[in-house]
Amino acid sequence: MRLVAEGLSATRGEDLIFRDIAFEIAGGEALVVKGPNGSGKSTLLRVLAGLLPARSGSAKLLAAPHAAERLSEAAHYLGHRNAMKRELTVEENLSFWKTFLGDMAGGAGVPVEEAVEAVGLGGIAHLPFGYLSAGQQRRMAMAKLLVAWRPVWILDEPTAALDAAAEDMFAGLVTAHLARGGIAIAATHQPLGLEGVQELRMTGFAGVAEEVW
Ligand SMILES: Nc1ncnc2c1ncn2[C@@H]1O[C@H](COP(=O)(O)OP(=O)(O)OP(=O)(O)O)[C@@H](O)[C@H]1O
Repeated sequence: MRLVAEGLSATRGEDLIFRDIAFEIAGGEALVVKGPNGSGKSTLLRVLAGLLPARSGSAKLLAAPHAAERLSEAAHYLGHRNAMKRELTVEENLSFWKTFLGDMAGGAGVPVEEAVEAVGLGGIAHLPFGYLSAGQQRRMAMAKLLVAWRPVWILDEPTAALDAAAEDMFAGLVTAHLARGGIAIAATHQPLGLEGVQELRMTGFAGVAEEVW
């Protein structure tokens, strides 16, 4: 499996955010997207996740062991928000996502209880999501990555609000995902504790109007 991005560009309103982004990631590899605030990291991830259209270029998953026609179908997207219902418990939220997302060919998600244990929330799975601390909520969003198999993880500032122990835990989850042949793409200002990752540095075109490019 390879994820190949070529000539990607994106605009927001009138502004060009980035252009000519290209990279190639094989199964088992990770790409870390770096750059200053506003340089387009989140925009790039949203394009890859299919949440924003690319202005030009493409990102495709090649030779994947499943029939996903689009990269977005083969990807988990963890954005700044955690995509959980505040009034449902940890277990209820994760059970919903497990059923809703289902697995893709080539892998299987773990049971909800196992995912909850893996992110260290075992004792509080009965609590409503809204009761959890910011770090606990983020841990729970990571459990969502585990309950349904997707070969590609797209992660926007995944370790924001996490303590050092949770950062280590998350590095372990990503390492295990890569060991299963998965791909991870993460925008972050913090080191993720992963070894041998590719780096993509965004520079940004703040204030550059579309007409001039
Ligand atoms: N909905 C929007 N409409 C117009 N411009 C937007 C919109 N969202 C983001 N932008 C602009 O796109 C540019 C890139 O933003 P983006 O969030 O991708 O940057 P980033 O590198 O992820 O930043 P940070 O490190 O602060 O998270 C910024 O100049 C931002 O103001």
